[in-house]
Amino acid sequence: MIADLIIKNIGKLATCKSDETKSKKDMSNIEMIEDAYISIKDGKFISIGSKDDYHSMIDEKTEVVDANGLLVTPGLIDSHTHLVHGGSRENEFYKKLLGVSYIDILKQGGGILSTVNATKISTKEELYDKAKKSLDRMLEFGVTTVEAKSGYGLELDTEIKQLEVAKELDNDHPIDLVHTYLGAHAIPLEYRENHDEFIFKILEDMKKIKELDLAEFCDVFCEDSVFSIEESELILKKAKECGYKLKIHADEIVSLGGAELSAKLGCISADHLMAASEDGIKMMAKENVVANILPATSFNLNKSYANARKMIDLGVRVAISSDYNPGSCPSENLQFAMQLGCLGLKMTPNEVLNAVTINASYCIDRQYEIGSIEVGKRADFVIFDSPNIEYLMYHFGINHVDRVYKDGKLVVKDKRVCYNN
Ligand SMILES: N=CN[C@@H](CCC(=O)O)C(=O)O
Ligand SMILES: [Zn+2]
Repeated sequence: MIADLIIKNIGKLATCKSDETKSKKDMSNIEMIEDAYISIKDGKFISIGSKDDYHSMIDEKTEVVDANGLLVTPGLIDSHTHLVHGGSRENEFYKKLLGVSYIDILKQGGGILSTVNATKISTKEELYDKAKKSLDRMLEFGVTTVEAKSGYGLELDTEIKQLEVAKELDNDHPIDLVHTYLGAHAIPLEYRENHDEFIFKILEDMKKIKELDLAEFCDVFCEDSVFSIEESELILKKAKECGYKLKIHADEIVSLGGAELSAKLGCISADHLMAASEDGIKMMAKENVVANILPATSFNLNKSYANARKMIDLGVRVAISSDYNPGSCPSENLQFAMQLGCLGLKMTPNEVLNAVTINASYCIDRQYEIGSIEVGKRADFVIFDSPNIEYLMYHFGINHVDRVYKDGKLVVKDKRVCYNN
């Protein structure tokens, strides 16, 4: 078959190819091909090999690009973000530095609730422009797929506004978006004494959002002073009946039993897990719930890191994401989260790369399309200005990207987006 594009002279090709068992039990392995090439047709990988075995796939139309001996990996996947929102929260930064807790700021009507106000008064255009800027940044860091949650409306119209903006960006921007309804992200002040009434509204809204086909996943912020275990269970059970796949913000601050609940309900992922119990982790392993860990949030909130070593030892599939949001993690930089994967979570560089590629693809139920460099998968990949995987994590705080390709098209060059839209 004649290729549209060949990338030759790849110093190290980390395919992150993995069967189901391997990605759970053996995250430290990465298939590495030295002196490699990849060939692409119609936006998909058609062959992967070494040296210059690609000559039979070239004609005068084939573009041949020299990777100059650099490292190539699958496109990175950011599987937990709060991408679309209004405003920013630097006004709370000093309070935070003085030691006021994340939940106390929320109880005072700040935190998520202040972003809810900012999102309500933002026009769709404003939300679109702001989120597009963030997506460009993510792409420049090597991210080619992003999960994006709603949750800054807490009423139907604004939740729809957020999800519609994410849909438009999915159409217009090279990054692919996966959409999550997070109507249960906080309790508005007027419902503080009447959770049931608010939950009733969420159950109505989730049906309408499903009818409009605006979200594939449903998520809940299950936390002390936010949604209890019982409330989260009710919301997620109803969401499943409506046809959503499930996610849960679990055991972020208090060990409530969110990990256990994720296993009981068959969630695709449970996210945060800084305070998850050992029993909960064991149950997640048994039910194949992906542990989606957000180490840049631990860093920014000055909290402990999730026990990733225990999760890996107990056979849980671990993913890492940025958690980009205006409060607990105002940074789009997934490479920084990867570096914290080593420095904070004590994961090895190989484990971290698997966590943001193949394992992250499981988090968003895209494991058969993306997450590894394999024949038939979408040609999303990154050329890193790096000789090996270790260097990506060791030399922290900078952007290592040289070029990014999405569906076989060059979208970042010289560290800057270069797509046309
Ligand atoms: N913890 C709950 N939700 C977000 C934070 C949202 C915000 O603070 O605006 C998170 O995943 O960290
Ligand atoms: Zn979150």
